[in-house]
Amino acid sequence: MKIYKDYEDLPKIKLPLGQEVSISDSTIRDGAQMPGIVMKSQQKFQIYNYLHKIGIEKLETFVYNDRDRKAIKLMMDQGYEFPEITGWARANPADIDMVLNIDGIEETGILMSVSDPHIFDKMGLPTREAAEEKYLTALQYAVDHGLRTRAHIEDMTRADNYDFTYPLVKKIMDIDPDCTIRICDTIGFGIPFVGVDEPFGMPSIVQYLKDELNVKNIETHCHDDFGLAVANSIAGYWHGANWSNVTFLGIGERAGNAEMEKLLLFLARRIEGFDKYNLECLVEFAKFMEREIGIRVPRNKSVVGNNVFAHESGIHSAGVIKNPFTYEPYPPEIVGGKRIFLIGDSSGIEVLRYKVQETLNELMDVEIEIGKDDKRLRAIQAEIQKLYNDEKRVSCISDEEVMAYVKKYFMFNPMVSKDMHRKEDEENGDEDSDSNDTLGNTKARMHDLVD
Ligand SMILES: CC(=O)SCCNC(=O)CCNC(=O)[C@H](O)C(C)(C)COP(=O)(O)OP(=O)(O)OC[C@H]1O[C@@H](n2cnc3c(N)ncnc32)[C@H](O)[C@@H]1OP(=O)(O)O
Ligand SMILES: O=C(O)CCC(=O)C(=O)O
Repeated sequence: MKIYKDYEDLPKIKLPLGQEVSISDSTIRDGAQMPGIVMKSQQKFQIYNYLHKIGIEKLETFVYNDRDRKAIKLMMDQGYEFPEITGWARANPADIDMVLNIDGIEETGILMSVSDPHIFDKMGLPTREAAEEKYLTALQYAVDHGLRTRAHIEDMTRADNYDFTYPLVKKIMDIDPDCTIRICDTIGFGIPFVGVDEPFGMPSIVQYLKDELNVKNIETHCHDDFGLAVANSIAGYWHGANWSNVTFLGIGERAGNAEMEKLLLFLARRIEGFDKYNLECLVEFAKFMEREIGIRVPRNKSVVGNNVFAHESGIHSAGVIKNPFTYEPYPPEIVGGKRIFLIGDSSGIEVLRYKVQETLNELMDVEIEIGKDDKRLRAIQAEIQKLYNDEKRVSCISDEEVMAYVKKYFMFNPMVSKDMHRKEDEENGDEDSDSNDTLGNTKARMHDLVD
């Protein structure tokens, strides 16, 4: 028999191939391409600092303008070992020269667009062979100038991989056997399942690169147009990729990229022996992105949304009050979050009891328990239910309102147990005093506190 009653009871899973996996960041590159976003160099620098806190191994940045270069200088001046700052270039020597002009950058990505619409329509090249020549020339140029390389195989999930991309990758490997091959699921057509063949199947692409072409370093870069970006990133790891390129909050082109925070959570909480990342600043990082970059974080967003540890409905909140494991996937503090209970139209008596008791205890600076059948509690519940049944109220009951109900129903009918009366009487040396006196004292104290 197995008993799963606590987080520690749940088994962790293993990546089947057991390879070391890492995360590279594209928040200040693809993320910054998000329409309507303008990231200042200072903000890129602050993002870099958050990535450092988490323990992200690598990031990429453009080097095209003064703002990019200013951000790079700020980041480099920190002297951190990680994230390593790497460059990004199109497949031409001029772009690679721009990367080479930055002191301290030792690795660059090179954009190699492989689908036919990219080769023929976007770039206006006459043939696939011309594209191949352009890419290999750029790669050779980077290698000759001492850079480590990453080939960003753009739009690979809509390309003729057997006839064009794989032969190209073979030539890339001949030039630089250490080149990281980035599988770009540029428009999000990748499918995370085994048995889906070219060009969509992430498992089959990774396996082919690894087993047939001996690629040592395989990275995924997945877009979320079909909502599969994180699943595709994990599928990459599952079948042998050792890098995943992601953005924080999934910001980026169109529907964005695979979300870093989801991947981090998956690795840290579900995969065996994975404790190299620190997730405690994730909620704070999301608040920073909201405040400084203007990214609105949906309240139900995994990991960092306001609702991730908020409980309103009767059955859920009653469960969580008894044992958070019932309806919380992991303890809030893991990601720097906080549990909250809310009173709303789906609440039952237990969460109301909990909130009222908490409010009352705070107000009176004592610890007393309220029973579910307390008449005053039931009266508050009836008032709240009426609000919702009248169909005018469309929001939760705020903490201030709970406080007002507590004052209304408990201030003049304070609930103090017989035992408590006796104890207070004994402490006061008031042997003759009856419970009404004690209630009076308590009432007076509450007035002092409230007024
Ligand atoms: C899928 C992605 O996310 S790719 C990255 C997208 N991000 C960005 O574009 C943001 C950064 N880009 C920029 O700052 C500018 O576009 C620059 C500096 C790169 C180029 O600026 P411009 O010279 O004004 O070119 P413009 O933006 O109009 O067009 C893009 C050029 O890149 C070329 N290009 C596209 N893919 C590739 C490639 N794989 N290799 C080489 N060149 C490429 C296009 O063919 C086009 O050049 P062309 O007009 O000579 O055909
Ligand atoms: O640099 C890359 O990752 C390739 C371009 C890209 O962002 C993409 O394919 O989505």
